[in-house]
Order: sequence, then C-alpha cells, then structure tokens
Amino acid sequence: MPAAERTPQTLYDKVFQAHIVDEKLDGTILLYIDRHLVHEVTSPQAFEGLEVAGRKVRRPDCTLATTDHNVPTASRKALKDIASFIQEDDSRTQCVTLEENVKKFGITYFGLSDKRQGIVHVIGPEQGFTLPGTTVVCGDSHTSTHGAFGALAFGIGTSEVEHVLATQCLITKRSKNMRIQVDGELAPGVSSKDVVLHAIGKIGTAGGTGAVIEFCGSVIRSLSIEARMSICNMSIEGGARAGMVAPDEVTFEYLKGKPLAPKYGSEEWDRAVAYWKSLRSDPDAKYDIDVFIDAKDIVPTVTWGTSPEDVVPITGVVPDPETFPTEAKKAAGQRMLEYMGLVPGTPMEDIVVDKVFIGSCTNSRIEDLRAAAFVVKGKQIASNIKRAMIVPGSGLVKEQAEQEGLDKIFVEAGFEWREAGCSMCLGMNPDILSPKERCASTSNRNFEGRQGAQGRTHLMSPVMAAAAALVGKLADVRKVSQYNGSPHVEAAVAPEPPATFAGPSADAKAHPDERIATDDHEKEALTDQPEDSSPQVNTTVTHSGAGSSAAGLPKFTVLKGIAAPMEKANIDTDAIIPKQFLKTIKRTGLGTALFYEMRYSAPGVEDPEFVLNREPYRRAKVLVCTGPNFGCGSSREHAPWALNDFGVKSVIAPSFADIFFNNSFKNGMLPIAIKNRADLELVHAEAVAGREIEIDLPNQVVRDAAGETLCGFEVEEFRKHCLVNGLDDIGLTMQMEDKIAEFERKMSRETPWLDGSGYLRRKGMGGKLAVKAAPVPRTNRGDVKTEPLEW
Ligand SMILES: CC(C)[C@H](C(=O)O)[C@@H](O)C(=O)O
Ligand code: SF4
Repeated sequence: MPAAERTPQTLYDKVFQAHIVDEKLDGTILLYIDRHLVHEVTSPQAFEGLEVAGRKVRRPDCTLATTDHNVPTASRKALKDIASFIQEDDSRTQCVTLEENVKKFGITYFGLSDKRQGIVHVIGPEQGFTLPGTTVVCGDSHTSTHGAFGALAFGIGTSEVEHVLATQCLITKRSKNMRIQVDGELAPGVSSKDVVLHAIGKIGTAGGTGAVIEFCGSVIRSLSIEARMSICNMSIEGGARAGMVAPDEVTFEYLKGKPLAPKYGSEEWDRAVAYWKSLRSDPDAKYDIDVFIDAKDIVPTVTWGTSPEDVVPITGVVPDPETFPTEAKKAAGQRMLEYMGLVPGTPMEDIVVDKVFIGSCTNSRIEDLRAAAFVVKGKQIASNIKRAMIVPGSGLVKEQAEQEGLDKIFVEAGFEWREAGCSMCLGMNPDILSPKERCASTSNRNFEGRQGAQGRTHLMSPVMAAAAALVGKLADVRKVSQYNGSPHVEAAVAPEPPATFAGPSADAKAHPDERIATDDHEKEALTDQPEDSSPQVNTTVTHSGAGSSAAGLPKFTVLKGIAAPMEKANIDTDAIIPKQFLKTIKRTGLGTALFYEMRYSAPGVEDPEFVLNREPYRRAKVLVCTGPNFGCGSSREHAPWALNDFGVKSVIAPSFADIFFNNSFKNGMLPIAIKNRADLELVHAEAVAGREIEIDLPNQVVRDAAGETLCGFEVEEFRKHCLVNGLDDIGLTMQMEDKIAEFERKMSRETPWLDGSGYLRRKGMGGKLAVKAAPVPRTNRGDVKTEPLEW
C-alpha cells in the first residue's frame, strides 16, 4: 500500500498522500486521478483542446462517459438515436458531440438505449467504478457524492477535464481538514437529506471553503451508502471541495458484485478490502475545523430562500430579514423573499406548492424512491399540484423500482414516472418550472432561476417532497406517515423481490455491450417541449476557441482598467451564467450572457440599474465584490469564460469558491482574495468612483489610477508563474511523463484493481491474468491502443 508519510493522518490526508506524483516547494501538487467521469456539458471544449493539440486520452480504461443533463426524460420506447430523440438544437449538439468524442477517443459510454445510462453520480457508484481510496473527478461540482465510499472525489472545470484526459493527473493543493460529526440517533421521519440541510444551515454555504469535510459519528455510521451519498453530494453546497465517509462494512457490502469492483471472493477482493479497512482517520488526527451536530436537533428541514443555507424546520415560519445581523444580510433576505413570493412569519406548512420533483444526483436512487413510495402508497396527489415527477437516477434504478412495483404506486397516486436524467434539477432539458411556479424538490440547489426562469425552489428530502405532493403544500411528513426510525434506514431494506428479479448488478452483467445507441426504434412524437420563457441572447461563437491549454494563454502581468463594484455575498455561477447558456460546445461568445438574469429585464432590454449596463462599467476589466464566496455552486467554466469574453480579467473579493478560483487561473484570469476589510474597502471605493485601478501581478500590488498602492495581495507561486508566462499547464505536466509512468507502475503493483480490470474482464481476458501479464493500454505510451475498449 502507498506509505503514509505524516502521522497522525485524517482519511483525506491518507487518500491524498497516496496519489501524489510530484510536489513542488510552494505546495503545488501533481495528483494522480484514478477515475474520471465525463458528461456532455463540460467535456466538448476539453476534447476539442485535445484534438487541436494532437493529444490522446491517457487512460480510457479509467474514464466513463454518459449523457445526463440535456436528455429528455420522456419515454424512450421509440428511441432511434440521440440525434433524432433530442428536439432542442443546442442540447442535441452537446449530446451528439459527446458521442463523436467517445468514439474518437475510445472511451466507454452509456448512451440512451443502455440501461446503465443515468446521472453521472448515480452510475459511477452503481457500476463499482467508484471505489474506496480512489481519486475521482468529473467536470461537475457534485462529484463530491462519490466521497461516500471514502474516495477523494471533487468537481473540476473543463480545462481540468482536458488536463486529466491528457495526463490522468491534476495540478492542485492540499485542502484543509474539516470534520462534521453527527452523533445520536435520527428521530422518526428524519432523513439523511435533513442531516445535510441542517449542517449547511449551521456552517453556511462558505463554511467549508478550501476544506474537505469528513462526515463521521454514530448517525453517519448508521446510514446506508445511498444515504451517505446524499450527504456527501451536498458538501459542495456547504462550500467544501469534497465530502468523505470512511469505508466500512456497509461500503464493502454495497460493492460486492458490482461490475467494476474487484470480484467478490477473489484474492484481489481480499487485498482491496484489507487496504480499504486502513482508510480511516488516525485517532489523534487534527482537523482545521470541527463541527458537532446532535441528531436530536435535526428535524425535517426545508429551504425558504435562494441559497441552500436558507433552511428552516418544517415546523417553523418564513424568517423576517429585519432580524438578520447585518444590513447586507437584511437586504439579501428581502430580495430572496420577493423572489420567492413569501411573507415573513408565514408558517412553512402554509406554503402552497405547484410542482413536485423527486430526482437529481442527491435523491434519485432506489432507497429514495422506496422511501417516497412508502409515503404515497394508496394515496392521491393534491388537486392543486400541476405536475409531480419521479425521475430515477439511472436506467438500472428505474428497472429495479419497476421490479419492486414502485412505478405503479407512483402512477396510481398521480405522479409521472420518467426516464433517467438530471431533469428538473437544473432545467437544461425540457423539464422546467414556469415563471413563479413553486416546487418541492429533492435536488440540491435553490438558486434564482435554477429550475427555470423565475421558478421558486424549496429543497427537501424525498419523503418530504412526497408529503408535499399529497398535501399540496409544504408538509411535515411525520403527520402524513408513521415512522419508527429514519426513512432512509427503513428504505435501505429492499422488499422481497419478485422471483424473476436479478438485481441491478447481475443485470448489468447480462446486458449486451452497448457503447452507442444503435437500436432501430421508431421515433416517438415528443410531447415535452421546453417551457422556459427566458429570453435568448446570441451565444454564437466568434471563432473556434481552440482551447486555451492547446493554444497557450495570454500573459498576465499588469492589468489597468475600470473596476466594477458589486456587493452581494455568495454570487453563484448559476447567476454568473444561467443554465441555458451552458449548451455551447465552444469557450467563446458568452459575454452577452454574463449575469443574464440581473442584466436584462426582458429579452434584449438592459436593466439600467445593473452595474455593467452603466458607464464607465461597460468597459470594466475588473470586478470588485465586497461579498464573500464569489463563484459558488456549479463547476461550470462557462462562468470565467463569460467574464473573460465580456472583458473582465480579474475579480477581487474577500473569498472565492474553490472550483471557480481554479477555473479562472486556467483561463489566464486572476482572482484576488483580499481578506482585510479595510484594503478591500479602499479598492471598492475606487470602483464606486468609476476610476481605473492597476493590478500588478509580478509585484503583487493593487494601485489606484495615480499609481499609489492601495494594497498587496497573495498568489501562489506556481499559479503566478503560469499566468505571468502564459504557460500551458498540460504541456508542463506532460514533461513529467517519467514520474507519471513510474507512479502508474507502482499503483499497478499495489492497487491492481484500479487498472480498469473490470474492463479487461469484460473482454474475456480474465481480470487477474490480464492485469498481471499486460499493463492497461495507455494511449500516450509506447503500447498505444486507440480502438474503443468495450466492457
Ligand atoms: C453542468 C455542470 C457544470 C453543473 C455543476 O457543476 O454542478 C451542473 O451539474 C449543476 O448542477 O449545476
Ligand atoms: S446537481 Fe442536478 S444538474 Fe448537477 S449533476 Fe446533479 S442532477 Fe445533474
């Protein structure tokens, strides 16, 4: 096993340490990545960059792709191919582009006709692709989900996707260690979703910034893997890079028989389990941040505002912003209430709901569906509910639910039973809210416009959403159903399956190889058309945007220009660029979509109040934001692309969300964190006055227009070096080929089950023999193999 170098260590320290390929003096680390999940939204520009630079995918055997965000969840009975199935042009282009790329680069892919297709964070665990102690990345913020297995799993931007595809490594830094310990016993009717919503309410959406959270304590231990996934999934909403749970018997039990896990009962399985058992924090390990939660304080929880930290017990009332501690918070609270159409003091249980969505990578697994079905069985949704949807997280979840008869329970109660996909979680597909519609949703983000322009989202657990559907208002599930314990614990136990049921893993094994959808189904007339009334702007590309890493970056030395002032806290990437503009396959042309909802009052009509619509800020090269946690939420690199395209090359704020921060550097932009309030106020005052400021990166100072120093700033040495010299960091990493190859040889000896052995077994090579005798095909080495690997 990889040697532990510092003791005592946390779980995070151990997994991180075991993947270090190289470490620089300034703490910049080249980290090896074991598992890479790919979806259609954040990969096109990465593949394009590879192609332009003539690079290959280094480890197709450790890469798995699917389509999930754009796909309609309507019946696929008449599916012919994805191109004819998806009606919306941009969505279709992204999906078709992924299919072309997986063919071109030889990557395993689950298409729409494959039962294993689904939300990327559901299918990885389901297949045993996600394993304890691995590093897992995806161009998607909710990659944190996979931490439930004791994996170090985190979201990355598109430039980093390209970096991982080309090198199987990532340039990163150590994160802080944070521990959230939840002890006691969950009260009847309280789910793991309530645990995580409660925790985010306690720490805030920036509470975990720069940290990896380890969830532990008796409550976490008592939960199933699926319930743990719901918790790790939302670590990102608490601002953290990742969430982790130490693997235990519950984890090993879940992995038995999974197609890509080491074969249960084999020598490799025993070796793997022995290693996995070592993956727990040492008794005296130190954490930078420690949070304790007593389970008895957790009740069924819902959100009231437009940030996941705006939580309240279902027994509570809509809060009054006048009671909030600062003027900024009062103003933000007031805006949220207006957006959400709520009045302070209203009991949460009096809030009438229009739609119900049970799905998303947080809550679309079989236990979620069982728990929701338990609530609705034999009952009817309320007459005011316009639409109630159940969207299984994958084709296999759907199939299992059907085997258990859950679909019938839902349909009889008035729910729609849909096909797998992200669905109404973010409205990149036809499932969206109409303006001002209110939704009880099991997803993870309640940002403005998240589920459709002007839609109103309340986050909650699957049983709470089911209860809301029955009552027609936000409802306390404990009044609707009887519980002895946590719904999740109860749902973890499968009902007696019908005699014919083979279980998802067994079925996946029996399923024929289907890399790309080719079935000759008849085309179905699609009834689900986009309802999103948000005005369209032109996102047509101005040039091919060859990919910054391939082309090299413009050098960043001294930047002089107008700085635009902003004051909001938690400016999320959905606000910087909403979902409808993520459908481009280029990096350019997004400037007109920047801050879309705030910038335009109607299609093409600028809101004169918005700062970037006023002179001199139309020419801004810098944003100065006094609110913390800039760029939180989704990993979309479209956010820095839009800023860049508008002309903004630097953002100054008290703090940044980790993924946005990284993404900015990858695009030759400089995010500057100024924690000192007085310094920040000085810079902000220049911005408010409409004067130019000067950012001198080599000397690390900000000056006013007269050349007087306003303040200094910190920047990591390696990042500065790359920016000042316009360096292509993929090229830099590729120069480390010897070290990477040496690391891979060591991993093949110590953790051979990570070498895509499941793939090899599927080719009839026999995992053990194949792994020992022949190293996995690596496209950038001498033993080049470019044809697609099939399972
Ligand atoms: C599209 C993708 C970049 C995004 C994410 O990173 O989270 C999406 O999954 C979301 O939930 O907003
Ligand atoms: S958060 Fe929603 S949109 Fe993002 S991956 Fe999960 S289900 Fe898909």
